[in-house]
Amino acid sequence: MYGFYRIATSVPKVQIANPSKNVENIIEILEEENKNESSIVLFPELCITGYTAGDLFLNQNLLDSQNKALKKLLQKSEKYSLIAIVGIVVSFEHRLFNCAAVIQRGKILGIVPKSYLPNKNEFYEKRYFQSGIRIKSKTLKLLNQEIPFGVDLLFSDENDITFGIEICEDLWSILPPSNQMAINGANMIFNLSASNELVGKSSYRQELVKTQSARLVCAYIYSSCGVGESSSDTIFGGDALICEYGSILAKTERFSLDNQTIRADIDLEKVIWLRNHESYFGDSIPTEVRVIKIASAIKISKLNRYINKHPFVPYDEKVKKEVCEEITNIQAHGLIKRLTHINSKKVVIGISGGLDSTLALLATYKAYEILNYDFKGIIAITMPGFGTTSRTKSNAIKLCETLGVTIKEIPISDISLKEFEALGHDKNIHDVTYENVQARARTSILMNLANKEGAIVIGTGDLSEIALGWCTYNGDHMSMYSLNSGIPKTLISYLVEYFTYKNEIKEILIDILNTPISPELLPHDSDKISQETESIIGPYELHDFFLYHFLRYGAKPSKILFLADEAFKEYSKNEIKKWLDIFIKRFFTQQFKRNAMPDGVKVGTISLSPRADWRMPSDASFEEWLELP
Ligand SMILES: Nc1ncnc2c1ncn2[C@@H]1O[C@H](COP(=O)(O)OP(=O)(O)OC[C@H]2O[C@@H]([n+]3cccc(C(=O)O)c3)[C@H](O)[C@@H]2O)[C@@H](O)[C@H]1O
Ligand SMILES: Nc1ncnc2c1ncn2[C@@H]1O[C@H](COP(=O)(O)OP(=O)(O)OP(=O)(O)O)[C@@H](O)[C@H]1O
Ligand SMILES: NC(=O)CC[C@H](N)C(=O)O
Repeated sequence: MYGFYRIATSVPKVQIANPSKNVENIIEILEEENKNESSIVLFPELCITGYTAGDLFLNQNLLDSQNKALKKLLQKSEKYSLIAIVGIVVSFEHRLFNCAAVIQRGKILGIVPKSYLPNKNEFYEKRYFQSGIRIKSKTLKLLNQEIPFGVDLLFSDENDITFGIEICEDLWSILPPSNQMAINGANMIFNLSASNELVGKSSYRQELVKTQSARLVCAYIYSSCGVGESSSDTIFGGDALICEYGSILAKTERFSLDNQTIRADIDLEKVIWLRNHESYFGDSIPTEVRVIKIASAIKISKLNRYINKHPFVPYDEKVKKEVCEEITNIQAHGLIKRLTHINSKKVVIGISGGLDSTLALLATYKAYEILNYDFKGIIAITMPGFGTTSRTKSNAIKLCETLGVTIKEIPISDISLKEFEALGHDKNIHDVTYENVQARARTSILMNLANKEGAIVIGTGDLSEIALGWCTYNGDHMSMYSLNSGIPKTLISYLVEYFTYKNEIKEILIDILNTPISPELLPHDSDKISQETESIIGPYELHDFFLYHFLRYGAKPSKILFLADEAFKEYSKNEIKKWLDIFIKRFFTQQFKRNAMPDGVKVGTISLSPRADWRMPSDASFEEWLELP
């Protein structure tokens, strides 16, 4: 389903040195996961014998009973295509190895040995095991099966899945084997662990797994043994987690007395696309591997994954201050560089009482604060036209007065009427000419005033407007330096809301936030906004969602539609489709505006600057993007 695969990781209740009991339990978990439509289930290191069996590893009986139990597991697994990855001890060329076995449909498809054996403090693995770091291109015989054995194994189905395996300490080493596995094509890494609990260790471990999934651009699935393994001085908590490209999708509650299995729907299509676009991947050199074929993964019937409606907005309220300060700092420092470079202490900015110009003003104000410049150097212009309402105008004036910047009023109605006359345009025809004459009149005033004052014009257009081309070419589209061009509308609102912490402007900002978004270019009755942007081009929250998945993950429109339908219960699929259609058409046809964009600050991973992130021909066709189910 759109490149999603359900993967599980389990922390079973383990009885030390009791393989038959442990396998019984593993079989129950597999039954359950088969019903849950999981494709692969990971278990911890040495989960059949128990990791802490100590010198019992040196007794023949433990190995025999492990293999007997393993045989039972193989028999039971015959009926499903679900894969189990379990930890076993293997005897090869008269040496013992700590290994992972990959089991599917009654067969062991491959066995991967551990490379790095911890042998310090509470760990004593070299007393029993040998490192498998040099084992490549080997096969071993176990339970009458000839099984590929080595650290050179990857497992792949005919679709998106290719996985590799490492074992506990491998990840903590200088060169985790998963690095090369990823370079060789593994997009999922499984780690079977026995990692004990020490104060602070769990957060380090989670950080390690998360970071590895980000660096390797993969899914990283981890399972460490639970409390049943605790013995003498060493306590295990059962930390298991599933990460994808730096995010934790699921994790266990540690110290459970019961079996714990978690699962997540991993987006491998996204991971694969991200790799195609990661230049360091291209520069990394693959090595020889043996790729073992696995039967196709189970198809999931319904996605079970949280899809964030507002991907540009942080969902953790605790980070709000930090994120907002960071963004406005980046904006302010872009402007600081430009002002100090041209040796000017003046800017001109059109203030409408809308969200965009409000944020641009606040970011400019911050730059002036940092530079210790006189705030009067910020020349704010209100330019009422045919559609301006007293609400937006008075908010604009109050905001500027409270901040103590210079404020001027230059109406544009007469100028626009003169231009209609010169053009031979009937002022009663409220078409695109009627709208754009006003938008361009404003820009002309701002630019000319900048010349007069020795200032630059601050651009206010945001990333969502730039994506949709919702601006007037060479009107509000143009400026000398653009402050919001890297910030989508959903984030603009979030930032303006953040600034309500400043008591003196709180009430004004709240009213700006509650004003419908509008270009105010069309005349109104009784001082009420007549042109609501979102009822014309669609809700910005949807457009930002489309933009994010389209650019960040290169998602196809059909997948964007599917994800939006999952995320937004408040819109019908048909509504989403209608707005997605508009998004695609506008995104393609409006590239000519982006190709002539002024310099502007990049603040997030997504930008549409033609000099940096997005280089698309203005003449590309969109038809191939419109085939929505
Ligand atoms: N591929 C291409 N390459 C080069 N030029 C191309 C072109 N496609 C059209 N054009 C030309 O560009 C013109 C279309 O662009 P443009 O003149 O900008 O006009 P257009 O995009 O049609 O109109 C601007 C729209 O933006 C809205 N707006 C304006 C200002 C502020 C806001 C806001 O809410 O923030 C919204 C306004 O309501 C209106 O719907 C065409 O008439 C044609 O001359
Ligand atoms: N009445 C006005 N007075 C001064 N400048 C204006 C006026 N209307 C528009 N502008 C300028 O044109 C820009 C684009 O107008 P638009 O209405 O899209 O922006 P906004 O009102 O700031 O934000 P939003 O689009 O979020 O409502 C504004 O940011 C502002 O710089
Ligand atoms: N089993 C292991 O390899 C444990 C070693 C590892 N550093 C840990 O504590 O997680």
